[in-house]
Amino acid sequence: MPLAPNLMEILARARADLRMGVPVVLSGEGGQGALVLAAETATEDRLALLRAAEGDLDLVLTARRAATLKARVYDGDLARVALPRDADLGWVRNIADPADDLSMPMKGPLKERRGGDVALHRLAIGLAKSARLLPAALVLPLEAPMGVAMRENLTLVDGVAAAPSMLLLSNLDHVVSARVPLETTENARLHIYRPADGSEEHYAVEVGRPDRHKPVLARLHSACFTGDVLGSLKCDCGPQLHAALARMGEEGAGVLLYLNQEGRGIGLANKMRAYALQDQGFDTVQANHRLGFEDDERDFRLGAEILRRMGFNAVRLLTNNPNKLAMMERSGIAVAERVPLKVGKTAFNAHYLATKAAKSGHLL
Ligand SMILES: Nc1nc2c(ncn2[C@@H]2O[C@H](COP(=O)(O)OP(=O)(O)OP(=O)(O)O)[C@@H](O)[C@H]2O)c(=O)[nH]1
Ligand SMILES: [Zn+2]
Repeated sequence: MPLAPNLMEILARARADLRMGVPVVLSGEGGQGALVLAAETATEDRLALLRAAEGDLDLVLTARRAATLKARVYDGDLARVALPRDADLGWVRNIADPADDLSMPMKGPLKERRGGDVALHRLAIGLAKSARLLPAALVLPLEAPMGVAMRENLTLVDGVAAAPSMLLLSNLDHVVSARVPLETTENARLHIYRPADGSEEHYAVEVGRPDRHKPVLARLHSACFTGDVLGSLKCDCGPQLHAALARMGEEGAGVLLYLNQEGRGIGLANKMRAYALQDQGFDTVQANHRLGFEDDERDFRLGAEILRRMGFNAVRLLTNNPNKLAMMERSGIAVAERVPLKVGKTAFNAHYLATKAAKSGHLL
């Protein structure tokens, strides 16, 4: 049925449902399935319904979060914790959210589940992450997923087909371009790119009219509301953004991609959770891990794809991050040169920059 949503569109619906606190149904191998509710947005009522249902209700966590909780990990990158009989929403939130880890360290004993197929559990975590929620999900196995989805009017995701699709980059549509004179350079145009799955748009600032046959001076900038807009002193993003545009203005040509991957891909709410943990004494990497995320959850294929769409296949990349260089090369964009971008060091971000150098390989 051509009017029906395709798999990418159904996944986008599922993310929106999880953000609202509505469960989604995943169908798996052999007619089995699972009901999924994001831990962050679950309500007491819906949790009560899941607890009253037949089957092993689990709180699924990433191995990163499990490490902080000292929970045993039997499934590689994720852990399943059985919901105790008396577990309420407060219990779920406490396990999923590290905010009170230090003030309330007693979170156990936890009963970890092992054995069986965890493909749908993994998909549930992937959905929670890509919905920019805490990476923790309540998962209830279902015998008749289709029936439940129909009866309750829930989004039904083909979990078998979705797993590989989650790794694909959604197609990008070029929506519109217009001239925007900037403080740093009057000759600039802003291009808007929209993913076909309706997720956040990404932007490209084209300075001058760069020669498509030569490596272009480029910056892959990840959104930082606090640094770019508020002028936060906790990071170096704002000064890097402006210095990159100024350099492009001086050279008369360049491309700055503004990728909406706030907080290294975890979203602004989770980044603020990470900041709260940093106030408790954890560094930027430890904070991500305690929340259950990897150090960096960004997908730089996106940047490569936009550059390609604009007609570029080689860059002089403004960055201190060697991973960005490697990702560009892997995504088929040649890096002719790394152009260092060292600006914006403050008393507040010195530790942050030192951590990035020590743990994430940033070049000082
Ligand atoms: N999770 C998390 N994200 C942060 C923190 N501080 C800054 N960020 C985010 O980190 C990203 C910084 O991105 P960039 O400056 O493009 O990348 P980079 O890896 O530092 O590399 P270069 O600046 O190119 O050298 C932005 O998305 C910020 O929102 C933090 O403490 N935790
Ligand atoms: Zn920043």
